[in-house]
Amino acid sequence: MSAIPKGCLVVSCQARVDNPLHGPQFMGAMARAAAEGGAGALRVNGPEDIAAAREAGLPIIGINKIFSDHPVYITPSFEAAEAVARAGADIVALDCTHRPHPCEAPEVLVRRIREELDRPVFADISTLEEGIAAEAMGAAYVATTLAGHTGGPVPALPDLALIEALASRCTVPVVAEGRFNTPELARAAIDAGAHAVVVGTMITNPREITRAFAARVSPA
Ligand SMILES: CC(=O)N[C@H](C=O)[C@@H](O)[C@H](O)[C@H](O)COP(=O)(O)O
Repeated sequence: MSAIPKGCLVVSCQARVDNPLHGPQFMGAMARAAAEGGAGALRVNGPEDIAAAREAGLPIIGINKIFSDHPVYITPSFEAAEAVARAGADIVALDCTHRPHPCEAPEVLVRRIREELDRPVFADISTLEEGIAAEAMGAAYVATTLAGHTGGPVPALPDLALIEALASRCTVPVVAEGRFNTPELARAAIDAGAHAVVVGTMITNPREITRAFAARVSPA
């Protein structure tokens, strides 16, 4: 089972159905481009994209986003996790926030993913307390993915203070994820104690990158 190399850039290759780059052909190509560019691992959503990304030859953190009227959508059930593992994910990521979950509770999911799927768990959390709890449940990695995403406006900058706090309290590797939108911010995550840093939008979402340029070039 592949692990996330220490000090590496993880590239998140995701495109929702409304994105012109949605689909395994595009996400497989993104994965190969990320590998050629020096990524050490990938984060990929859904069985089809995960299967396509395997060609890149990097460890894959797999998720399965299931959208409903429930706020928890990142791999919210054992069934969703099983599909990700079957598609070839080396590591399974899921929402480990303290919000009510729509199916199994995170502690049940973490245990079943480890015991029945034989995969390490990557816990997406939003607070220090959730990170500590996820480690106690048996998660192999704790990541700041959901910091700023559990209510209110999403901040512009990443939560470096949370990374520092997690790194000083957790034994498992802490992964920085969410709004690391420049190489300098990604480096700051490693300097703050992160084992690795995940970057998505600013590497693999040309529509959002274009929006950022267009907003500066021709503001409304
Ligand atoms: C909150 C949520 O659903 N985050 C998702 C998790 O898989 C993705 O939409 C993000 O793109 C990913 O976390 C990487 O972050 P950023 O795109 O900011 O580099």
